[in-house]
Amino acid sequence: MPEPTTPAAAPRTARATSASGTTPAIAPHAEPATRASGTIADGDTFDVAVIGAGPAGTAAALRAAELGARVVVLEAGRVGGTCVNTGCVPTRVLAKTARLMRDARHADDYGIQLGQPRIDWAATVANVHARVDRVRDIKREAERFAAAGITLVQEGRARFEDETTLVLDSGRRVRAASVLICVGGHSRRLPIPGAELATVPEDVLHLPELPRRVAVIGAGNTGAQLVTVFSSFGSEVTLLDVAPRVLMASDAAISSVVSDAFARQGIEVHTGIETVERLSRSSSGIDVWWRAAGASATKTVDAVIMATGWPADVDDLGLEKAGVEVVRSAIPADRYFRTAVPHIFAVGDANGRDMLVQAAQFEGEAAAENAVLGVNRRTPQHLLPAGGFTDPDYAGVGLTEVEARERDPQCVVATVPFSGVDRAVIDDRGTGFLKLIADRRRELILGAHAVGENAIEVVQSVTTAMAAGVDVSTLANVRFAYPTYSAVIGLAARALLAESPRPTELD
Ligand SMILES: Cc1cc2nc3c(=O)[nH]c(=O)nc-3n(C[C@H](O)[C@H](O)[C@H](O)COP(=O)(O)OP(=O)(O)OC[C@H]3O[C@@H](n4cnc5c(N)ncnc54)[C@H](O)[C@@H]3O)c2cc1C
Ligand SMILES: NC(=O)c1ccc[n+]([C@@H]2O[C@H](COP(=O)([O-])OP(=O)(O)OC[C@H]3O[C@@H](n4cnc5c(N)ncnc54)[C@H](O)[C@@H]3O)[C@@H](O)[C@H]2O)c1
Repeated sequence: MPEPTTPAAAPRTARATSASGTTPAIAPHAEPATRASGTIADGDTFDVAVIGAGPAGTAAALRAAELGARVVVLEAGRVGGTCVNTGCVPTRVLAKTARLMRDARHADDYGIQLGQPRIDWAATVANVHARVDRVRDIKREAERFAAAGITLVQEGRARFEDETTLVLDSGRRVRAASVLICVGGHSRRLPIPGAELATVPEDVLHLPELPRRVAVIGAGNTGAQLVTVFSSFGSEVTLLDVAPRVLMASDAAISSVVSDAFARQGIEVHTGIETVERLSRSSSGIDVWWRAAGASATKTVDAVIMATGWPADVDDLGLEKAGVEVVRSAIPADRYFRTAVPHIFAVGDANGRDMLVQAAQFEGEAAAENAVLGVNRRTPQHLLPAGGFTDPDYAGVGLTEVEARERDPQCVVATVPFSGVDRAVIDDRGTGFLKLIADRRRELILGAHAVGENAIEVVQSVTTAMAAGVDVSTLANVRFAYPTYSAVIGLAARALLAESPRPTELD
């Protein structure tokens, strides 16, 4: 995860007027705040109050302080938020463990005799916690807040008393000219009978043992990764989703490769079901009941994981007292991250848009600038790469092929299979492809979608080219080290140059 920027010499000369004139900018203090972290008096007033110290709140607070604002961060739990404590980091450690299991199983292909690997669940869980602690050690949010003069208060949950006052569980109040809501979210439990029998993704490490049979409900980024983890660990996995395909947010061709791979790995995939009806306990485990194609179906498993969405953590925030609305479990925000109340901003998972660390961070920085300097900063959502650790991995940036063709029917698309990339053949990782999409003149790369080994790193490299405004012919001339997965980028760029735009009726 990239660290938010903290230049050594923080500029303390913020503009005191708003660029748009719609939001009052904060006149920054000439001197840095010197107050020790964690000590406030009831009713203390700040320029900026940040609720939540996940990736969004951390980036926002550091940037606001850099700009000279007096900042308080109110955090109910551990600093670092979902990402480091219960989300990306533990999931990535599980993905690494799963990969080791798969590699150990196939080691004999390369002449290594290992025997059947077996998961020691308690040791696996202990290793995940240890790795999380090591990542937390290098993040040091609390120390960085203190060094930046930011007051960190951990006195329980914050809630609005009015549009400028927040009250903590401790009863203490904080007032602020601007409030940045960076509260993140939590797993959605389906409102069905027996829902309490299910585990949610942030609690999988609490499972008492590795389930022999597991049902995952929800085939989004979270569900798909957990399916891969448990399948690699040796569990029998059933995947259920009402959506017509796995990974609905990804390019359809990616869903197809991942879904086929799941089927080859023995995972039972049921997409396009009508509904999950209920869970019930039976003598042999937990029965999952669902309806598909007008008929009822059931499966008995040892654990059910509900990965069915991520509503914002807004239930006890007192938003009605501040005049901030909630729509479909998130706080609507405009392009500058302002809610309906212009000095209250909703950032990161709380606004329900791109629920990713990289989005939370750049939104946090932008919202802080808007709060302190006046509203004029937006973020380049089209340059947001994302992906997941399934087998094979997948990733994407920019427009999917369907979105690109809707905007420009003459856009050009080239897909290069990993089976034609030397490195993938050497590593026996020939499944997958890189798809590049460009405008008809091949001046702009509109999207990149990869599934296969190192898909995220490949897509990240294309993102760098997109951010730099590199056109397709320049990309086609870049030399790639041999033998690498990135070489697929050069192959795809050259294929794009050879590709003809689709003829239209005007031709
Ligand atoms: C299993 C899983 C895996 C994921 N993997 C990835 C990944 O690989 N890559 C990726 O980019 N994203 C991933 N994500 C998404 C990523 O974790 C989130 O997008 C990111 O953490 C959002 O940051 P945030 O700061 O908005 O919210 P959070 O990280 O959730 O932080 C919110 C903070 O606010 C605090 N808080 C909440 N309410 C209050 C209150 N009332 N008062 C005070 N404090 C409060 C919370 O305690 C928390 O610390 C994953 C998510 C999950 C669940
Ligand atoms: N690697 C990553 O970048 C990563 C990893 C995990 C999560 N995230 C982000 O966190 C957010 C939450 O992810 P998520 O996967 O938990 O949620 P999601 O909303 O992306 O996916 C939820 C899935 O559950 C399905 N679903 C909903 N109701 C259902 C029902 N009644 N029965 C069966 N299926 C149902 C939906 O169709 C959907 O496919 C997303 O924005 C995601 O991008 C990112």
